[in-house]
Amino acid sequence: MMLSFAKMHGLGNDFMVVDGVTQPIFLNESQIIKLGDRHRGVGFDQLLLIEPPQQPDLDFQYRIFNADGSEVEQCGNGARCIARFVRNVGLTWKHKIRVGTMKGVLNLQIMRNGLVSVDMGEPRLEPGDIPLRYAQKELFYHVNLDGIDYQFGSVSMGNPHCVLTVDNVDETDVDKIGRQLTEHHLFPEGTNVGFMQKVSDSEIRLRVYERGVGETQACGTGACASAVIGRLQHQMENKIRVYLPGGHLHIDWGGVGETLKMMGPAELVYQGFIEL
Ligand SMILES: N[C@@H](CCC[C@H](N)C(=O)O)C(=O)O
Repeated sequence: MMLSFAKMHGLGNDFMVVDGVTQPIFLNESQIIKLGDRHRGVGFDQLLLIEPPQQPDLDFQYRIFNADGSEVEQCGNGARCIARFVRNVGLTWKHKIRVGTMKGVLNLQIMRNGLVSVDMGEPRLEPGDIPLRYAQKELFYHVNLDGIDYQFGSVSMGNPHCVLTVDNVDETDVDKIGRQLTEHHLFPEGTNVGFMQKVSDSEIRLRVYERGVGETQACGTGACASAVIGRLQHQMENKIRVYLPGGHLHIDWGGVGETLKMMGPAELVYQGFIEL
């Protein structure tokens, strides 16, 4: 079978985007891993699959698979690419699009300046919602790795995030600490691990070790998580600019009980076909 797809990226976090509305398709884990191979396949951090909506008030269903084949709940950079993709291929002409994901509904809006704004919903801070094995909600959680104590904040943006504040992201061993935390028993479903450096009350530098992938050039939900933790732990402002290796995102969060908005670019690289 020939599968039509688009290669897209959001700040270098790259995706294979598949229209599962006009070409109904089931991809198993080993097919996804093969497609994700950067030498023998298309290569991507995540594969995004668009399917018909499961509720009448939605435009589409949006499914996300990490490069290791695991299906996950949320992807912020991917959500912006989905908004562009469904318009590019003519699945909709709307500028405001509602998509269902494994964990709730996302409202996407293509702005006049070409950027895409996503209402990511309410950040979830209860350990049971993340999920995080801790008896109660804390501002700072603690973990010991190889005899060193680390403190972190944790939040679910639909998917689990653990955020550590560091002095300098360039001097942090993202790979080693990220790998240890993503597989740590404190996180029964694994976690994405963000390393944030506070630059000012409204700016963060961030590197993210993603669950199921490794370090990526950018992580949208990671940027949202760092802004939430930055506001709660470091009293940062509502509007925060997050600088990632691949570029920056604008995050706007009023505080607990409010939904969070993320705005940034989404780019088409090419469209193609691949034999399954
Ligand atoms: N790149 C993403 C997050 C993708 C999912 C993540 N790796 C997970 O396992 O939760 C983003 O832009 O949010």
